[in-house]
Amino acid sequence: MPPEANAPQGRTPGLLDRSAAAWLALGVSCALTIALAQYVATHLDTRAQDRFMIGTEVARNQLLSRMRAYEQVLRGGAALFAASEHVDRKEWHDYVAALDLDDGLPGIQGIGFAEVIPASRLDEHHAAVRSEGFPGYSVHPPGARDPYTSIVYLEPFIDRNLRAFGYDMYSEPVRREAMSRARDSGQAALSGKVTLVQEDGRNTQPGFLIYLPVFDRQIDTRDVGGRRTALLGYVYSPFRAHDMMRSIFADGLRNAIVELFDHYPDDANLLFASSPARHDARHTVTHAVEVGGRNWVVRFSSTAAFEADSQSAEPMLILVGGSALGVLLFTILRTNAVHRRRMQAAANSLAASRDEFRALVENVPGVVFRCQVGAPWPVIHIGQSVEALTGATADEFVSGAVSFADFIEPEDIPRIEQAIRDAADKQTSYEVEYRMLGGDGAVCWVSERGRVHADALGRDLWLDGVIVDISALKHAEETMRSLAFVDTLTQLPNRRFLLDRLRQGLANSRRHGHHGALLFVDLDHFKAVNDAHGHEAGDELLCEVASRLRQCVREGDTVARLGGDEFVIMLEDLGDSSTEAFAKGTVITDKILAALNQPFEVGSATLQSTPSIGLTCFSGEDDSAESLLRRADAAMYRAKAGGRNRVETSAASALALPAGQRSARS
Ligand SMILES: Nc1nc2c(ncn2[C@@H]2O[C@H](COP(=O)(O)OP(=O)(O)OP(=O)(O)O)[C@@H](O)[C@H]2O)c(=O)[nH]1
Repeated sequence: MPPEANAPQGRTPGLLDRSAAAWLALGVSCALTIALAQYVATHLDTRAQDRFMIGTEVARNQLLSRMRAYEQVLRGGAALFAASEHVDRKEWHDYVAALDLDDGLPGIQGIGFAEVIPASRLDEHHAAVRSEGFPGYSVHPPGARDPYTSIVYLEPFIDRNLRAFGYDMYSEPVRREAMSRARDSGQAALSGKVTLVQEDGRNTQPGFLIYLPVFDRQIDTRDVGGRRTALLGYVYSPFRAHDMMRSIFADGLRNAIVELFDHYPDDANLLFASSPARHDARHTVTHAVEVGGRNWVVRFSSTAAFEADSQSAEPMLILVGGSALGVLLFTILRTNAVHRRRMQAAANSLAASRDEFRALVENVPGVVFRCQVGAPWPVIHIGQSVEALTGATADEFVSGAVSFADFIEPEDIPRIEQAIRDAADKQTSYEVEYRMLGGDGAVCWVSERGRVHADALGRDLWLDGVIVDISALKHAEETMRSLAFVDTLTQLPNRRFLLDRLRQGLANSRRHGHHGALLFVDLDHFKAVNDAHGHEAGDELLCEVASRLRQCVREGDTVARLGGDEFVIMLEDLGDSSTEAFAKGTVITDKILAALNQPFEVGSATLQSTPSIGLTCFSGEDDSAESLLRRADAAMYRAKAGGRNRVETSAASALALPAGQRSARS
């Protein structure tokens, strides 16, 4: 069968054939999905963080600008003192009222003036203030200190602020520290966390104060010493931290929890918290704010509302969508891998079957083929063994370079066509023997067995068959046949052949009325040759006898060896009468006697071997070949008995002779 270029081959499974590829794709897609979702979540978180940062920056700036505004108001108060010889209570009241603080700068508790009072002038001071219509006025808390300070003006001079009237803020260390700093620096100074004297025990809030020093214009205040000497008092503002912060962030504390600490974040320093802080806040930003020479820390924490606003469904959508795509890809790849594996298994199985079939076909003793039905039988498939038979390769047959008809003995082709045609008509197998011309030009006998395949409409499709070289069989048959009829030593016909020819001869005589003769030749003392010179020498002598006997007769006469040293010669067509036949037979026996009396050169020896010959004639009236042979044999024995190396005739033959010729010849 010819090789097929595109025959499926077993192969190493590719990537797409493996489930591992599907799992790999699933893993990669899941990893990509998670990475993308995380990236988007991080991006959204960063964006929210930026948004939160910007919001806190705005809030911080709001706080700073408000504090600067408060400071500015105090500077205005200080400027009032600087511009006047004396600022009385009414002027102060008018100045603060003109500021319209409630509307313009909400959150400020008041604006006041604390006068510095040396201890030596305390009584004088008491008298002066009391004379303004405050008979119960006195600097408090009581105690001996020097100097004192006293809040002499505080606007609006109502409600809680009345409690601060006459309060000596030097008496309290936190306030005094800020006041000293303001005095020494000449700048606004913010106090630490205090509880304002304005607090009445209800809704108490942390508080702080801002001080701005007021100096005597007559004294040089360019150094600390000068400023301490020139200090007259302080314009200041007390602040309730909650009120102030709420006034600043009245509009927007939805997104952040604001905590304000004095100095550093600590519960003890907490000035304000817009609500209890969340410790799990997603975004936290801390700003340092410097106000009046002191640090505040503002901490912003994102509210749940802000975080909810910042939430996005995108990461979850990506996770769900990406996972779904990954699963889909996995399913497709896995299904594809399973399908491809099945296909590959089927292809491998098919290839294995084909290989098995091919091996089977190649092992068939003969050439298996498929060809077109008509001569010259172009080949469709053919086994490789055709090359041994014809010398042409299977490829040459399949390509059409050669066809069967090129190798078939031309005179056998019609017989083959007929056999195929007959079998096709009967829809049976055919078997035909014919001769093929081998590659070396030798003729060989083949036996072809095949069958024509037809479609449903009876149209010929192709012819499948097998050609077997039967040359050896033919030869064996020939050998068998010759063994049956030929003497292997001399190649003369044997007894069976002779009897067959005798029967034919008798039949011919009967049919044509011709007479013939049968000669029985037995060598004399042949045993002695064997004994003296060996069996092989005897064989050579027998072959030479056979050769000489042939030379004594015509082409059509039969010379046979019965066995041992016995030869029989049948002479046909010797005439129309027994007399004529006897006469001609005698001529032959004379020739034989002469021929065999010649010495034989066997090897290095020269041998002598004479014959004893029995002669009998026959015609169509004779009964059988066997009786004829017995007659000749009997005559030969008489020749032996008569002294050997002579001819003796059978009684029947002798009767046919004239009286003078009826004697034995020697
Ligand atoms: N070399 C050889 N010898 C054979 C063959 N077949 C038979 N013989 C021998 O041929 C001899 C035949 O002897 P016979 O014919 O009986 O006797 P003979 O010696 O010829 O004597 P007569 O016939 O009485 O003259 C025997 O010794 C056989 O063994 C053979 O094929 N080759």
